[in-house]
Amino acid sequence: MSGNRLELRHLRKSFGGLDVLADISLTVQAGEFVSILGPSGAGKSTIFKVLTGSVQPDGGAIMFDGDPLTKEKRPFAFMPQRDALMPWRRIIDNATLGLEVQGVTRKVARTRVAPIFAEFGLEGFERHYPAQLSGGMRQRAALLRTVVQHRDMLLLDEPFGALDALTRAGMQRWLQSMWERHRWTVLLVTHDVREAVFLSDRIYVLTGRPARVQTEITVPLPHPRIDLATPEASAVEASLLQILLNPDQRS
Ligand SMILES: Nc1ncnc2c1ncn2[C@@H]1O[C@H](COP(=O)(O)OP(=O)(O)OP(=O)(O)O)[C@@H](O)[C@H]1O
Repeated sequence: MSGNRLELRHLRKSFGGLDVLADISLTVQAGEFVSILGPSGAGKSTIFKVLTGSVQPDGGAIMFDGDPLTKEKRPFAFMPQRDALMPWRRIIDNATLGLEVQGVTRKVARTRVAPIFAEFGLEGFERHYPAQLSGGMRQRAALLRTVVQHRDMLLLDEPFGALDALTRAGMQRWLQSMWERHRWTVLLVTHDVREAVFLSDRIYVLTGRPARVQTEITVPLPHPRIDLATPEASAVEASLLQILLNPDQRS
């Protein structure tokens, strides 16, 4: 029995003749915030597609709490790259969507999600439509919809990629504080080095396609991470950039 919540063992995937994942092994422990950092097009989203079952791997194994992941076992709540809110549904009804898919009635789902709107900075916007919210608010609504599903683990695919730099920095701080309060188990995909350093306990750096795990680092910075302009944080960032920009040099 392993102590890992999630363990990927030598995952491989090709699409037609295109090798996308060459060899992906990684672990995530309960309550840990782990990021996958890699160049654009490396195959990061494909890892999530394999985890959520929309893509079948060609080889390797996925273990969850020590057992192979089965079709019946769905421990992940997935938040896609774009906020993917339905424009015709009010924010409260977007927030209930994941629960409704699980079979909860909309009425019951509403009573479950309503009390947490304030924590997500969305109080008073329950009856607004997505287009009436800022980009940051839409992402918070999408995250709310993800966490209320009460799955064992959150998969976040570049959740702030489409936001402007200032909003993104605010959202990273907010996500960090939320994680510290709730200690969700999180696997985040990003190509933003600073974001990975700011949020993660550990980071897996991927090579370009076909993706392999090039390096795994533990971020040696204490929580909460209020300031990223410290020499320690800058040194971690610099070494990650060095690895990403010089993929052939072993670190
Ligand atoms: N269903 C599919 N069929 C064919 N090719 C696919 C499929 N899904 C992904 N690919 C290809 O796999 C490669 C990796 O895509 P993926 O979206 O996983 O990369 P990524 O690292 O998440 O990229 P980005 O950082 O730009 O979002 C791309 O070349 C993409 O075209």
